[in-house]
Amino acid sequence: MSQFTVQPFTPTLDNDFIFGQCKKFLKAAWVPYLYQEWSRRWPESPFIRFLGLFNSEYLVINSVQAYQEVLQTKNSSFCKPALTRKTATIVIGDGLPFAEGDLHRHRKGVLLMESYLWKASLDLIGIKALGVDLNHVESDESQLHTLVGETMKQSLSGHIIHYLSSYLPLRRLMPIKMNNNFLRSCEQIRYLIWAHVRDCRSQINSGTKTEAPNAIRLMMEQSPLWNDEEIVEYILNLLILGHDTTSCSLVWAVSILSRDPQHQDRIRKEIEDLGLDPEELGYEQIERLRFLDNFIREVLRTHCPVAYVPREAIEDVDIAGVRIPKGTVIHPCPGVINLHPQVWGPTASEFDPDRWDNLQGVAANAYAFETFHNGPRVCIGKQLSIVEMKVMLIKMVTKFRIEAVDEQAQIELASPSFTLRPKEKLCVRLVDMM
Ligand code: HEM
Repeated sequence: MSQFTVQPFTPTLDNDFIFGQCKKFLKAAWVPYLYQEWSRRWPESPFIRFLGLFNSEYLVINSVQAYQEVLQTKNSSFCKPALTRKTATIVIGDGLPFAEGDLHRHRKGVLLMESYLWKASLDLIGIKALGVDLNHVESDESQLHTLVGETMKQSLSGHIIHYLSSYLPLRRLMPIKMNNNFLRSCEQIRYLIWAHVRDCRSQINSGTKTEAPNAIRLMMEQSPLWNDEEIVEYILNLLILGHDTTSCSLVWAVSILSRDPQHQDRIRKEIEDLGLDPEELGYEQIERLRFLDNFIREVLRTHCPVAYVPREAIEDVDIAGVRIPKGTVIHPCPGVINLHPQVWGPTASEFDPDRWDNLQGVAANAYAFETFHNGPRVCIGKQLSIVEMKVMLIKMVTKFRIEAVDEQAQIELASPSFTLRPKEKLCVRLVDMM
């Protein structure tokens, strides 16, 4: 851990002795809101420096240039921090997000081929990744859905233990009910995936063909060097990283539609004007829906479900004119850049889908919209989740008028949470238009 090492002109917060900013993190509704507050205070600085537990030093990225250098041009000077790996892999799987160098390039290549299949198809994640219908939509009894919920939705003490687990294996050292349940859910999710991996392996061995391609089969066929254990971890990556993020984004999209019906009208009109049949839409037709695309981008810009994905400098490196010493942990936080007034102008925090028709200046830079990150580590499910959201919204707005149950009600956030989500279930009224 490096201390007081970054150049002194980088803005530094008033840090508590020992705990740094940790108490504020525990109180914040959503950590990126704190970062956004700091970003508005020092809009010009490429980084904002703060201290965490035991005075460990962190930098929040606060400019498009710094974001681009960390994620792309100087990406090889960074890796995922070992402490993050320790706590994250148990939930999301030890696969692509933590592979580095050639291994990352090779394996991402194989998975990207699969994502083109996803893009071309309109099936949802469970069907394509596992080759089975997980029945998420029609049933509340999907075992996988329940288990994923148990690992992702944790209490405040669960979050604290999770964070401290990067220093000590507290889940195992403290066999209390909460920890036992958490570990059991993580194991059971892997167990369910294992069953599909074994099935797929025996189908391949016996020469049985499957109707539709799926990620497990593709990995086995394309890359014989992957063993089954590794495949389980990669599939877990796809499930966990794809499931919660996309569903949270959809919730915000529906909430915005319910509170501002003009957006629904515009989506319906666009489908009608283009003479499209909502029941017969393929990928190409969906791509022609310009307003829908703008609307979804704006939801993802203003309500990015991911808080931050840390990086650690593996060597001394200059980023946006600031010398970053080896060992410094950087927090790229999409919510900071997505809402930065110097990038998006004075209306940065307003919801305006039409801004996407006329991006000016820095906002037109690909690194101004960081919801899925960019560069070699760009989200592998970006296209899939956008298509998924479009399909769901088309289905909803063409069948129903979506009405808010209480337009004025403030939506309280689940806090703390790994993803940006409401605390309570979102309630809207669906009025059948048929
Ligand atoms: C709204 C939906 C989503 C958001 C906001 C999102 C966001 C992100 C972000 C910010 C990263 C970059 C992490 C980094 O810099 O290391 C990422 C990586 C990743 N995402 Fe997503 N994601 C979404 C949906 C999905 C879906 C649907 C899948 C799977 C089908 C998925 C699988 C992955 C994987 C495997 C990585 C690791 C990529 C790598 O390290 O090369 N994500 N995601």
